[in-house]
Amino acid sequence: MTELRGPVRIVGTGLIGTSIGLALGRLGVVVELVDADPENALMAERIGAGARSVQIEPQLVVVAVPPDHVGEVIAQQLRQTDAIVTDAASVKGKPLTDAKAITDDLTRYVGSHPMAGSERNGPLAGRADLFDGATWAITPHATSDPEGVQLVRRLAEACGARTVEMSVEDHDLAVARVSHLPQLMSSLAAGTLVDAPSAHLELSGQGVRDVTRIAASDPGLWTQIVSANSPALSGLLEQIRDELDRLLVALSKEEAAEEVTAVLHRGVSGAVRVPGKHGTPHIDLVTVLVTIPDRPGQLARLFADAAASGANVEDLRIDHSPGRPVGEVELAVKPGSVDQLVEVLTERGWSVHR
Ligand SMILES: NC(=O)C1=CN([C@@H]2O[C@H](COP(=O)(O)OP(=O)(O)OC[C@H]3O[C@@H](n4cnc5c(N)ncnc54)[C@H](O)[C@@H]3O)[C@@H](O)[C@H]2O)C=CC1
Ligand SMILES: O=C(O)C(=O)Cc1ccc(O)cc1
Repeated sequence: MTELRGPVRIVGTGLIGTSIGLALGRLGVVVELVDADPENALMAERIGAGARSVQIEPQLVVVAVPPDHVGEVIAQQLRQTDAIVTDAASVKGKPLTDAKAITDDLTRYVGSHPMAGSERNGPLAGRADLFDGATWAITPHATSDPEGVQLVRRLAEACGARTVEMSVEDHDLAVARVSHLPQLMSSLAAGTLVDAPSAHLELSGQGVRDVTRIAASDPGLWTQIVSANSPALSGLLEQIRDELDRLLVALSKEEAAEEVTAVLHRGVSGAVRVPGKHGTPHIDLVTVLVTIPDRPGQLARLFADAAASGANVEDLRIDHSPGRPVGEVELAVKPGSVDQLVEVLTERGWSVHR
């Protein structure tokens, strides 16, 4: 059985590399940090993701640099070490093709992709728990060493993720759907706000915040991701274009409501298919809205009271009411716990709305 003993060398100590280092640190695995930008490696070391110099040869190398450079760094690490080499890039076809163009022997290379991240980048955005409960795709190619595949699985598990194995091609189609298209849609929606009057923006609520969160992602990184996965993405964009055309035609005519309803119903059917947290099937959660005074200690008291009701808070949102010294906290719980939660919170003096 292949065990992850370390050391693990991480090349690219930005958001993903630093998070992997921090996660492995929880288990005491020795991590070596390498980055083309010495400031980033130093920063990652300072926040505890590993050490810039490790005297023992790595058992595993994780390449966590932007997609355009992944192939060349994989080939370089295969040449410089006897280690298994994996990468974390958001696309899997391009790194493989680029590495193949440099070296013939890719037996020790196994691609992978943690399906967790954020709109932030750089080592300071790194978090030890980034991958806890996330899915981590492993994408062996035709000549990948099965022991290497095992070792990369151990890496993902050590970072707290659950693994899914799939082909490189299938992976790139899947992420076009669940990651790359949502990124472009978020950017397009956010782009319409650039010239919006501030009076309009003041009406922003949670909906627009949800839809535009990932629009804040690094354009440099995403240009590389989108360009590398353009064939899979183009098909989806054409589908959206056709649906937009149909919607526009309908909106100019009398039968708009029918087409709009069809678009919205299709959306509901698609949204319920997105798995819930920890990769479990989607379950409907019930949200309870609690108004809290904007004072220190109120959130802690609310969580303690929620816990006393026996409800597990599955999700959480906090909003500030403009111009009012209160916050609105939305607690999402399983349907079976909602009555008890509302009863206990009301009893303890909270202003609760369903
Ligand atoms: N940002 C996200 O949410 C996710 C990103 N990924 C993938 O992880 C990889 C890294 O992304 P982030 O950590 O977000 O980027 P980042 O911008 O935070 O970090 C990238 C790091 O790589 C370094 N670097 C660039 N070229 C290098 C080279 N040739 N050799 C050594 N170091 C080099 C940079 O100096 C930087 O420190 C990308 O391939 C991305 O597709 C995967 C999952 C999520
Ligand atoms: O911030 C989010 O919600 C993300 O979905 C982050 C993300 C970005 C790129 C990936 O390849 C995987 C995950």
